[in-house]
Amino acid sequence: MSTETAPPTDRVAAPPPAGWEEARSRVYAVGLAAALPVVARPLADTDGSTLAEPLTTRTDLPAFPTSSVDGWAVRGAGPWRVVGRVLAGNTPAPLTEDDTTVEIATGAMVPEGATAVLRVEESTVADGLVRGTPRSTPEWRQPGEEAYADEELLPAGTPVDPAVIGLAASCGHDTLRVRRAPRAALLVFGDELLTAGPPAAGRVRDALGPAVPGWLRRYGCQVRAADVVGPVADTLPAHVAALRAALASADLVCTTGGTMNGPVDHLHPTLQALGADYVVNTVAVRPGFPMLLARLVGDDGRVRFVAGLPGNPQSAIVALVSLVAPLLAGLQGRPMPMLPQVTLAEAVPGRGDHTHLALVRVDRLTGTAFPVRHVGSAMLRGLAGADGFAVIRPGTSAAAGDRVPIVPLPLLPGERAS
Ligand SMILES: Nc1nc2c(c(=O)[nH]1)N[C@H]1C(S)=C(S)[C@@H](COP(=O)(O)OP(=O)(O)OC[C@H]3O[C@@H](n4cnc5c(N)ncnc54)[C@H](O)[C@@H]3O)O[C@H]1N2
Ligand code: MOO
Repeated sequence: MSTETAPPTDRVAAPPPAGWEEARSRVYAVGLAAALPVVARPLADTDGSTLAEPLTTRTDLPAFPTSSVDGWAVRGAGPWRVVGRVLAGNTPAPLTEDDTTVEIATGAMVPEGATAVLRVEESTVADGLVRGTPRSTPEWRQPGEEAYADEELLPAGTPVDPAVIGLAASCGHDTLRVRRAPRAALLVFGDELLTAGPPAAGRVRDALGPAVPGWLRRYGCQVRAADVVGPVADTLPAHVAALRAALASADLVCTTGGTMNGPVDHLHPTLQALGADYVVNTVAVRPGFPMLLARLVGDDGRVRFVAGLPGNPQSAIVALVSLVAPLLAGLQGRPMPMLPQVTLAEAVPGRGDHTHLALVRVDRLTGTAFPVRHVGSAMLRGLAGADGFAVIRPGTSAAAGDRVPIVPLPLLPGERAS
């Protein structure tokens, strides 16, 4: 943080760092234990939420025998006498006599008694009689072909996307019971930060205030512009006031910088002042070691979280993918995010007894991961060309050809043309 004269603070023994995998499991578990409340939402308002209970269908799908073509619903061998017409949306009278037919539209209910549906383009009509040979494969969909009434189609914890919304509508749902999207806020700490213009004279541009909200939104959070605050002045009272205000409406407050125990690093004293408990306080990972997650229980009993992202910009993103992603999965009642495997194109050194998260670009066709350059913890150039971080476990180094897990960045389709 910036230079400032202040009396030395009492030093306390630092707790041992959590192992990286242990830290992830721990934050997921506390998130799940504090899962967001369940609400009933109109279907059109559920995009981005999470199913709080399994999705079942209210009827057979389809709910009635449905013609899949435009043509003739016929009874018997034909030729057939036309006795009526049925359009989609109507309930037809039964075909009671052989060699009779009704004209039928795609999506219309097939009348009881019909033995086949003949396509219009494979039929002729003359003298009031329809002639043709129906195909041997059925031209209508049977009730229950897609699903039977009350069948479970998706489990609780499924993220709701447009495909899920469409399915729920076709099953007859008007509302869904879901967990709402988490609300997140961001506090940027650091008197040295500029919010406009080029870095100079000992001051750097705030690279996290503009970037972290976009990452949080890609993890499914709501982040209002008013909930991005900073730079917050480098004093303890300013930090306490800013964090207290942010916690009033957010489920998760991310902070950047000030995670160390230097004289103007105020995050730890701020958490103490607000009575927070540490879930994780430092993680044996490089970069990103000083990351933390703390938990606060409000007077209303509501649980809120503070994720302390280190000030070095790449380290802040390491903390997002390491701690914030599993926490948000738990809060939403989703499963723990799985880490896909990639094949390394080059060797990646280990970092002793720490996990090494190494930025890589992934060739999606082959699943090959290429380490990128410019990956110092103060740099963002490597991150801007990467798809995620290869995980090199403590006490190991990876050779070219090794299969390793990757923690993906939450990129949207089309955001990397690799
Ligand atoms: N004595 C020790 N010092 C440090 C250690 C250590 O173990 N012992 N660890 C280093 C590591 S690792 C990291 S990471 C940083 C984390 O420090 P803080 O979280 O307290 O961050 P700051 O001191 O506020 O800033 C560090 C660095 O990052 C720049 N910064 C901060 N915020 C932003 C931002 N929003 N945009 C761009 N750059 C930012 C800041 O100017 C500093 O250069 O501590 C090490 N020190
Ligand atoms: O963990 Mo610090 O992240 O190396 O710069």
